Amino acid sequence: MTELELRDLRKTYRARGRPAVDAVRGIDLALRSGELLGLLGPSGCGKSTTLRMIAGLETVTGGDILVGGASVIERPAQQRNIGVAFENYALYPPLTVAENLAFGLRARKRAHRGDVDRKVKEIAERVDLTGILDARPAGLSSGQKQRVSLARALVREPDVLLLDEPLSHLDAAQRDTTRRELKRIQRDLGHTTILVTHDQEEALSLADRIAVMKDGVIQQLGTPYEIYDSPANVFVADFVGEPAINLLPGAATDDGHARLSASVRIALPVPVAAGRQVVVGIRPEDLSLTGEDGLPARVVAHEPLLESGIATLALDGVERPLVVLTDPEVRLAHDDRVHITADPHLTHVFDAETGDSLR
Ligand SMILES: Nc1ncnc2c1ncn2[C@@H]1O[C@H](COP(=O)(O)OP(=O)(O)OP(=O)(O)O)[C@@H](O)[C@H]1O
Repeated sequence: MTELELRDLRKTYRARGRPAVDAVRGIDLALRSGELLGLLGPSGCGKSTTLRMIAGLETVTGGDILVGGASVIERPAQQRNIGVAFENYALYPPLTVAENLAFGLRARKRAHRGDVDRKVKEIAERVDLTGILDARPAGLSSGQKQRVSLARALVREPDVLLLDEPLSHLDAAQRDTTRRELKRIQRDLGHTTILVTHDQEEALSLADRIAVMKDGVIQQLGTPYEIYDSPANVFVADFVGEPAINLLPGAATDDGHARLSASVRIALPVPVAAGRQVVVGIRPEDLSLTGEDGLPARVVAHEPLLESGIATLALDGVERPLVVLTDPEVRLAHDDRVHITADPHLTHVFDAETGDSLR
């Protein structure tokens, strides 16, 4: 299989009478053969532009794209052998599922009818489309359309597979099943794959590594665990994790704490110069309710849910409410008094000005 490398890849959109938009501002990425990389970031961060440049659907302003060690930026899309499954499926409505799958193969080279039919059948079995090969796109469910779109990308036996928000139109149940199928198919076939998504759960569960992107720049590249456990900056910490991490501004003290208010101090995981303005990050699941020890807090609200509850607490003199995950059996009422503790090993600390992690 094939490696994919992006070197200082850039895209500036220029339209007459409008300010230039630097959509992608120097991306470096090297995917190992067979790796699934999740490109994760909020709307407008440049994910789709990156994907479109790799596919050859968008020109490149600067940098290079290498597939199997060879630059492809001078090659038109149809000569790159890159399979793309789009968010909007991009299926041809008048054609049946089988014809949609065969279309790309026939268009690309003068393939023998028998070969085309065999490949369509093979991929249809793998992606579980055998029963609907004669149906037309209009009669399919979102999940089926998504699978046809994936199958059409795969049938060409691409060197690189690009998936643009592949689960976005599915309901929760379909998403779980399709996610598992997608992972299995990608593993079985071993394609080097980039999956573009704004959905952190999708990226965390599917990807070998994740690149978190903001404003056209990669903020952090790492395994899902690295991204979650050691976020490089406030943006990554805040973007990944549900419910979101608690981010509390404070000032470092000379005895290894951050002072959040006149009466609230939290132990820091690393030494920080006294007086430095910091942001302390604690994930809701890393806070625990304790008997009489720990920081006193007042319950603002508590949502008991099936697997765990979500408590919103107020700390004395601290403006931002604190979100804590509670055990399923816990019941709290408005204005209850509780105590909480945070494990300093699981606490994050960021510079208040740059947002960079100080760990
Ligand atoms: N054809 C275009 N002309 C001008 N600006 C564009 C064009 N396409 C995208 N942009 C701008 O480039 C930036 C990145 O857009 P892009 O679609 O790549 O982001 P994205 O992360 O994929 O977002 P989304 O998830 O909403 O698709 C945005 O500011 C967007 O408005």
